[in-house]
Amino acid sequence: MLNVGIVGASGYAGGELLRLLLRHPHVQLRCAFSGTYAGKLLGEAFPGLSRYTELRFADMDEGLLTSCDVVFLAQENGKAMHLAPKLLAAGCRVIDISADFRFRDTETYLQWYGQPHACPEWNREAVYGLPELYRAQIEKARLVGNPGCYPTAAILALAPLLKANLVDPSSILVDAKSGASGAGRSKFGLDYHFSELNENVSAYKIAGTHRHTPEIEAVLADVAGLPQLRISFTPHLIPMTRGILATCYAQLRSPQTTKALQELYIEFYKEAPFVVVFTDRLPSTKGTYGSNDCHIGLAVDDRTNRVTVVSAIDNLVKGAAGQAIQNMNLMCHFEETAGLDSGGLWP
Ligand SMILES: NC(=O)C1=CN([C@@H]2O[C@H](COP(=O)(O)OP(=O)(O)OC[C@H]3O[C@@H](n4cnc5c(N)ncnc54)[C@H](OP(=O)(O)O)[C@@H]3O)[C@@H](O)[C@H]2O)C=CC1
Ligand SMILES: CC(=O)N[C@@H](CCC(=O)OP(=O)(O)O)C(=O)O
Repeated sequence: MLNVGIVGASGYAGGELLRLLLRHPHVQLRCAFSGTYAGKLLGEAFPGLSRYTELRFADMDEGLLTSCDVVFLAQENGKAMHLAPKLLAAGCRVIDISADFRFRDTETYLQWYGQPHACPEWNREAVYGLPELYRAQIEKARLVGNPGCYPTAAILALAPLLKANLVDPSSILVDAKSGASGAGRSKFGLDYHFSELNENVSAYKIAGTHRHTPEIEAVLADVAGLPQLRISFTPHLIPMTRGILATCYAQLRSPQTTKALQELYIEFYKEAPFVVVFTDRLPSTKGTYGSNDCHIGLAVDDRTNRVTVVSAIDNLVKGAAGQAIQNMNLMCHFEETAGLDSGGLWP
């Protein structure tokens, strides 16, 4: 069995890691660190886990952590880059769910996250943990930067079009909606107050100001083989708990049919166990609720020669913890779907 530890285990991403890892066939959960919940049973933070474990949250113990084979870091941005080098030096494999190891370019990290990168040498070695694009690199990685939630949905929706050079990269718009759990458990503020959030939809950080904009741009540029690419990204907060729906638009370089593009997507994702391309309906968030799946649907508008691609994920599973476990499975040469093969809940 693989010994696994989690830092930041009492947050929403940490809670999903616990839920999924406790039933993973090849994993022994060795330690779960949280300052807020130290000494408490996991079930006190996550009542649904009460029956499955007697483990308690603990205060950080680097000795215990470095004895793990794999460590998941699920804290706020800016923490992992200080801890990861010690874990890597001790021989652990590290999967970071924050943004600390998502950018190969540390200037971009400084610009968007407001602090210099603490370990550029390890950052150079890190692999962007989107298995549908970087499976071969992840299989050999010691350090993985797990993608952001919106980037996962947007990149999976757009990558096949850019790889095949079918769209004008400067025409891409991403309009995405997220449930409130995307903001985390420890974030308090007026926007998350029930009476502000309920029966309300609001856009935020529009016009190139959201941190996920450079992440989406960097990966799509890599897929397209371009030095850089610019998108317009509009995130929205909507009154639900989990889920992201990304509606993406792009101008086609030449006329295409919906059927031809559906076939392109099916071919592109033929080795990707968690991506489902719909040909007879469009995705909605509920179909991916609680699962590691990404559902994709698309249509061509002949009048405008634009294609609209819609993708849906659960932000806490494919957008965070599930994807992190998918990465662990690849790094440890387990079956890619191990511990992750439950379908979404409906309704
Ligand atoms: N939520 C999401 O959909 C996604 C999140 N991420 C990233 O994952 C990382 C963790 O995010 P997320 O789990 O959402 O963040 P949370 O705010 O839910 O938790 C982060 C940490 O906050 C601390 N904390 C403070 N107060 C509380 C409290 N009342 N209850 C529980 N924990 C508390 C905990 O650490 P401690 O107790 O040790 O102080 C916890 O691990 C971030 O870097 C985020 O950007 C990435 C993709 C998606
Ligand atoms: C609804 C909501 O507030 N979502 C968050 C998603 C943040 C996140 O998970 O991003 P990182 O992992 O890159 O920090 C936001 O828009 O900031």
